Amino acid sequence: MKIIRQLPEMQAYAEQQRALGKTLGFVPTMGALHEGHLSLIHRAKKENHQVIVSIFVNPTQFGVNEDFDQYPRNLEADSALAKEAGADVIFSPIASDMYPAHFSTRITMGTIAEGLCGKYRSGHFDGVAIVVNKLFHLVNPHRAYFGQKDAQQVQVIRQMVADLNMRVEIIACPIIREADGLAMSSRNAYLSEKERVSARLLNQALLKGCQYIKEGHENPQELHQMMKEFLESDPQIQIQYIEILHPTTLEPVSTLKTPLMIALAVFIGNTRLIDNTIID
Ligand SMILES: Nc1ncnc2c1ncn2[C@@H]1O[C@H](COP(=O)(O)OP(=O)(O)OP(=O)(O)O)[C@@H](O)[C@H]1O
Ligand SMILES: CC(C)(CO)[C@@H](O)C(=O)[O-]
Ligand code: BAL
Repeated sequence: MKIIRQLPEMQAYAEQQRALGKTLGFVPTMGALHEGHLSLIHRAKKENHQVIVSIFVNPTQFGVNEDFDQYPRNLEADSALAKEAGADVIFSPIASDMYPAHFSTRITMGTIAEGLCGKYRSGHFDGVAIVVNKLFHLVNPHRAYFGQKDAQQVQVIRQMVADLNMRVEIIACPIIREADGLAMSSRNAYLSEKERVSARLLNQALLKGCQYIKEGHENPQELHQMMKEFLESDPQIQIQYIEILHPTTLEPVSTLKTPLMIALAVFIGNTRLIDNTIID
């Protein structure tokens, strides 16, 4: 497995592989790899000749009061995990190469980025869009793999790719969970033991929501209220949002007619966690 840090080297490698007729699968990450990331690498390995995993904690997608400085970084451990999962290249660019002085281009994502996390993390998806756009230009993949855990991110990237006629196939992969149902996330490492116990309620709330819909209830407000009361039963949990939406347009629904997505974001202490489920 190769580790590439220089931007021109990444572009030359991709060009060379393409000239040899190889297909390139790309898994963008911010590192601190866990089974969720590895599932994307495994899938990319099955569907492509070469798998490139980027590790870059992107400053432009963090708000001023967010955890950019604290975000876990361990290139050595990540490289070992990625290699074992089948990565051919780790691309770990340097921030000042990605964003040199006088970097000036911005992307504004519009409606798709306005609700859900976008409402509470102002500018977040514009930052995701600019970095993913740059990474796509550097890696030039045939396919790129994203986790459904970040459901709005998947739709934001699909929108950007469609709007800008980018020639890359976007593949959304299922959420990988811990044994007790908590969605794997690098930020789970911030939780204390007690907070980690509370974090189980996120998935439990989603399961209750699914059950409620399957029982034939029709009112989204009642579903919202039921889930809110369930989560608020734990004083450690502060709800940021619970939304019931169409899974691809992300528009709120007026009845519980499938397909639906229930998405939520909460704080447990200082840790912000998100989760969602789709009911087909
Ligand atoms: N549990 C998971 N199952 C499937 N994919 C996941 C999971 N967790 C993260 N991913 C995906 O891995 C990719 C890289 O995500 P990232 O590096 O931000 O990890 P993360 O664990 O989501 O971190 P964070 O805690 O910052 O949200 C994204 O496409 C993300 O959706
Ligand atoms: C897609 C991504 C790597 C862009 O920085 C990030 O938002 C993430 O890890 O989901
Ligand atoms: N996994 C999404 C990256 C972020 O929360 O900034």
